[in-house]
Amino acid sequence: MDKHSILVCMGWEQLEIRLQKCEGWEQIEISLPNCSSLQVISFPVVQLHLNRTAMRASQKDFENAMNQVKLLKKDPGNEVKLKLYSLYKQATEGPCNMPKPGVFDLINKAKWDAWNALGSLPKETARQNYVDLVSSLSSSLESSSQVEPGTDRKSTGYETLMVTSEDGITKIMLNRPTKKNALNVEMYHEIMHALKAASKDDSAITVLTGNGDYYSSGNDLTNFTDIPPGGVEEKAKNGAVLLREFVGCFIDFPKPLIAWSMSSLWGIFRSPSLGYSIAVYASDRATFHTPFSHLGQSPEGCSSYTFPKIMSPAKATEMLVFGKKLTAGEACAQGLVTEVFPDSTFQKEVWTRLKAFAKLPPNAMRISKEIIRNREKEKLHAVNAEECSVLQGRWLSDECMNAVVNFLSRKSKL
Ligand SMILES: CCCC/C=C/CC(=O)SCCNC(=O)CCNC(=O)[C@H](O)C(C)(C)COP(=O)(O)OP(=O)(O)OC[C@H]1O[C@@H](n2cnc3c(N)ncnc32)[C@H](O)[C@@H]1OP(=O)(O)O
Repeated sequence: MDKHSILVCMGWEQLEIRLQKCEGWEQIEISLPNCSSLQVISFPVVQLHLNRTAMRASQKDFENAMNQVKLLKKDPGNEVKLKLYSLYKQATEGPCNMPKPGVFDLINKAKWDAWNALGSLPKETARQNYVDLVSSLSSSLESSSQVEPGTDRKSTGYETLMVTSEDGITKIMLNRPTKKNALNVEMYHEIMHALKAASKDDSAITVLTGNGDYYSSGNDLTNFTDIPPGGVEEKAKNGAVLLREFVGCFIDFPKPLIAWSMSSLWGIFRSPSLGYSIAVYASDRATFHTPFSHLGQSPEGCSSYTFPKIMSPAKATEMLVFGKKLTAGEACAQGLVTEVFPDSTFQKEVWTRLKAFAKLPPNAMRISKEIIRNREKEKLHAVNAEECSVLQGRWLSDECMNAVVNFLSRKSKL
């Protein structure tokens, strides 16, 4: 008997179809992701289509899913909310029938784009997709809050990070590779949480890195689109509070902190990673970029203070004011990076060092870091407060708004 297995994407989901060719007759097994039993039907294929139609979500399933959304314990983030919104509208009203909102009406434009992108997707399919999405959200949010007990290696319930602890090293890895590890609001909170937990766990050192080809692309520019009832002023104020708290966590972090960059690092994550780390290791293909002026913004993460000290005022100006991108070699020559390794041996070289550091007496390392940092702590907190207050104003400027709108309209498929 010949056996073949084919994965077929049917627009709304993937079906696994197994063909079994037996003597004199043929049989198809269909495996549906949300259906526990395998369906076994015979040709013709039209029957397959009818069967799939029968599996579509009923109005009741749809209503249940809508109720389930209200019960989600964690905010699923803007992208998912937009997806839910667009599927809901498509399922209830059909193709987008609203006039396109103005370019500055960021939230309604993002909603409109998402709905419009569904084109002529049938209402039933949208309803099914909505139900499937809610079901996957419910299970992923439930399972992600489970912590593996009793092991040395932990991966805790983070949505945007992978945190592991092993051999005295806690590794915090930004984990939104499809978004180049851009920091959405949830990620800011999770990093703060992970740093606080790492400061109290029994590891000796903490490592920060990013999953995928970008360590981080900086602040998630869609953060600017989620405008609260108090308007853009309230948004800017909340952003400044969040940023101040976020950077404050790095300033106060008590253990040796090591940034490990195999790839490009932009904006917000760069300043704290470079300015506050004891050591920064980079692969020779890593680059470092602070396009504050390009985005109508100003330096953050205490970079306006630490960079001129580490580099020189002239070099810091090139980077912070003109947004010059540095290669790993240049960043190392200017003191922002500790050591650069060839990409091919990077992991091995860095792990060798980290494992050796993690064996050093942890209290001695803590105290040494404290004595280096304490003299500067008050100053760093003051600089952080000033930078956040200046940024709060920048976020309300036309220059900043235009830069964000340009980025978002470049990716109008949001
Ligand atoms: C509240 C505190 C605020 C603190 C302020 C901090 C200031 C900063 O952080 S300044 C730095 C801001 N970051 C940027 O300006 C980078 C913007 N991104 C890009 O220019 C490009 O994405 C890239 C050069 C990093 C990568 O380009 P590439 O062509 O390789 O990939 P893309 O197709 O553009 O990206 C893939 C995917 O990821 C999304 N994405 C990437 N970066 C961001 C970001 N910073 N914010 C939001 N989304 C981002 C991109 O839109 C793509 O998504 P889709 O696949 O859904 O289109």
